[in-house]
Amino acid sequence: MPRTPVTVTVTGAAGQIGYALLFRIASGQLLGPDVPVRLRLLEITPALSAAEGTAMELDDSAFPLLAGIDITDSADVAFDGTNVALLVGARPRTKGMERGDLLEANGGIFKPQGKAINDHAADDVRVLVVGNPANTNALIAQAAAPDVPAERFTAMTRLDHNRALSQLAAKTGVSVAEIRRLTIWGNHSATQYPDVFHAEVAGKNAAEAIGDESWLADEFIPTVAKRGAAIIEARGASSAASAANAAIDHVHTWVNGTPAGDWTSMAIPSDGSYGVPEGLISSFPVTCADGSYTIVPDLEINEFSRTRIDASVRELTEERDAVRALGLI
Ligand SMILES: NC(=O)C1=CN([C@@H]2O[C@H](COP(=O)(O)OP(=O)(O)OC[C@H]3O[C@@H](n4cnc5c(N)ncnc54)[C@H](O)[C@@H]3O)[C@@H](O)[C@H]2O)C=CC1
Ligand SMILES: O=C([O-])CC(=O)C(=O)O
Repeated sequence: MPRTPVTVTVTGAAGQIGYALLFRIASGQLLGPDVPVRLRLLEITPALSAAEGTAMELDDSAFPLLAGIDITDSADVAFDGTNVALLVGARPRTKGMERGDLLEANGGIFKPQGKAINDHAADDVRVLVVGNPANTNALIAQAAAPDVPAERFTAMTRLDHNRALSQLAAKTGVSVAEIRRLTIWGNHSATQYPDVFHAEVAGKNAAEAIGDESWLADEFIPTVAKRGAAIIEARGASSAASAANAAIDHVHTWVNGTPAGDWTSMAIPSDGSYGVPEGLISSFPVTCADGSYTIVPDLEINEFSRTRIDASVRELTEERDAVRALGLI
């Protein structure tokens, strides 16, 4: 018997990440090659026509797994019965805008979307926030959805994780497939901390294989943390296909599990582990199985790592305090 389609909502569907994401979802790469999907595209009213154009192209691709497409500018309609919600659309920072202005503008998007998820989504809804500032936008949406288990709200640090894999592979001359147990801690921002101290490169401890703490501090960490800005500088636009790819990876891993002996990075509501205040949406090393994630327990955190995790968590705390002061959570 054919499976019931899974409803996947994508916000900001007419944007550049949306364009790189939707075709991959429709082809089965998000949930699996045997899972039909129904797409719900949410856009602001002036972008509905562009979303219609993308939907025409999705039709023209004749994806066997695509069970239907709805396009709307209503969050209540977009999240009705949704199983997977990818919150990509966000207000970008524009000239003269302070961080507080950005948080306030995004609060106007993520608070109502969180409420619409609360009121209309399916019981098993899983939410990934991609739109920046992703961790704090996820916190705003989660706070507006008290009836949804908090752990269903996550933010994306998988792009940072993939960037770190790629940099480490290049440095050590191995394939990314031979690297395991990398971690991104903290915020999806320049304060994030890519941690190799528990990672393995072709079965050897990564930090020992590199043997050069100054490369870690002066090259690796800043390259990964500032990669988003470097792409903007080079491309004249922010990462799109790699961000879409990471969103696919994030949800696919969450639903289908991490490989044995490996873990991934997801920004999730903290349970207080590793000194991260409970409730902050911070990136952790996690394993996934049976559609749930678990923070990897009992890792030893050295002084080098502690300072950097604390700095990123401090930034998250400041962002949380700022949105609290604005009445957004
Ligand atoms: N977490 C991560 O690793 C990454 C996050 N990003 C962030 O993803 C976001 C999207 O990036 P792009 O697709 O390149 O931007 P974009 O500007 O091309 O597209 C954003 C789309 O969102 C739509 N939108 C705005 N407000 C909306 C609302 N209330 N409801 C529904 N749609 C709305 C806009 O009309 C636009 O079509 C940005 O915030 C960007 O900074 C980008 C790369 C990586
Ligand atoms: O920096 C940006 O605006 C886009 C982004 O989040 C990234 O590429 O990591």
